[in-house]
Amino acid sequence: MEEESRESRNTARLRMMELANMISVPMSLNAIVRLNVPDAIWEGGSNTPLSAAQILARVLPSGDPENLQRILRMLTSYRVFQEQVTHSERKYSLTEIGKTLVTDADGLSYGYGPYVLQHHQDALMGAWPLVHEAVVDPTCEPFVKVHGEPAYGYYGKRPEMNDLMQKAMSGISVPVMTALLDVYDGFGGVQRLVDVGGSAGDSLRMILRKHPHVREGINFDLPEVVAKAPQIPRVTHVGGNMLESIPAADAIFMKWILTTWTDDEVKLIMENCYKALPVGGKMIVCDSMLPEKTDESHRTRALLEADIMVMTIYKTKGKQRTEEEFRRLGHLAGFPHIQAFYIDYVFTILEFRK
Ligand SMILES: C[S@@+](CC[C@H](N)C(=O)[O-])C[C@H]1O[C@@H](n2cnc3c(N)ncnc32)[C@H](O)[C@@H]1O
Repeated sequence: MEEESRESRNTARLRMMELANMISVPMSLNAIVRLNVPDAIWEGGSNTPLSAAQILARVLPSGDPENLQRILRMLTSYRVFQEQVTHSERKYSLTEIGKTLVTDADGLSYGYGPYVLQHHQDALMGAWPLVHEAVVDPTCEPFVKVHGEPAYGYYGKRPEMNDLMQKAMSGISVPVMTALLDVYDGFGGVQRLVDVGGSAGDSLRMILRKHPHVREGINFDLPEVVAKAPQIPRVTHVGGNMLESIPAADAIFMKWILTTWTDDEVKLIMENCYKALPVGGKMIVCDSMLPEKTDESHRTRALLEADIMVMTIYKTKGKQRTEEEFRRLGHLAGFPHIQAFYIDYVFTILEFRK
């Protein structure tokens, strides 16, 4: 008994040490993306195991291989890299997790690298020491406390942040949309489709390519965002504010939008969608559904971690929601029919029909 409780106290201290040092994980991910390590190992698909010195030779004119190896070893323990040790030399290749950071692996996307970089820009990092302030004063986001204005407005005034945000969204959206379009077939009969908060328009581009009967796609986002969006056949970019009004369409697609808004704002956005749709028209929400149960799974952790990010950077009372919470808001906005499609570990489709 004594032995057992000594062991559990030991484990507890070890686990707390791991948690307290956790910042090394995302910051090291940030470092390897900045140094272009995943692309250097991948090199057109070879993924040959390389020593830190060999990787360094591919990415920098000079540098410290020992320090790079320290980063690679630590991330190997999180299965970003696979390590081979021969004659005391360590070599690294990319695991499936590491491969998500490769740029343009399938000729379609930027990979998850820009997403890692987007999260760790100075402006966002500055808000993180103030997470507790979201508890003390939920009327103001930690990001706003530091920078004096909301995150999207702040990005909009800085072209390099705006550009990185678009690349980060594309990097996530392209693989998710590929998975979604494989299994979800809810665009039948739609001729005019609006993507609310569509960023650079990647989701629309992919939906329209798969569904030639959709005659017109409207990529609706903030004016400064659509101003930088590329031309896409059959897609019109329209600048505006989803809290004010949404262009009329047969169906509305909305991916990864509602988590950054409060319940009242989500209801308002849904009401604006309702007004923009004909009877029988669909609002197709693609977002994360928070599980009811709190457990230690990767999915639950990824969603709960993203929830704190929303609270810190975007809206103190914006949040990840359960399917039930989304359904309740949809009913309040006037949608009588709601159907769920679980398509991916992170994203679910909720179809609200008017
Ligand atoms: C998390 S991103 C999602 C982008 C895209 N739907 C995707 O899944 O990759 C949220 C998007 O909402 C846009 N947005 C933020 N506030 C908005 C507003 N008031 N009206 C319209 N778009 C807005 C942002 O510019 C951004 O492109």
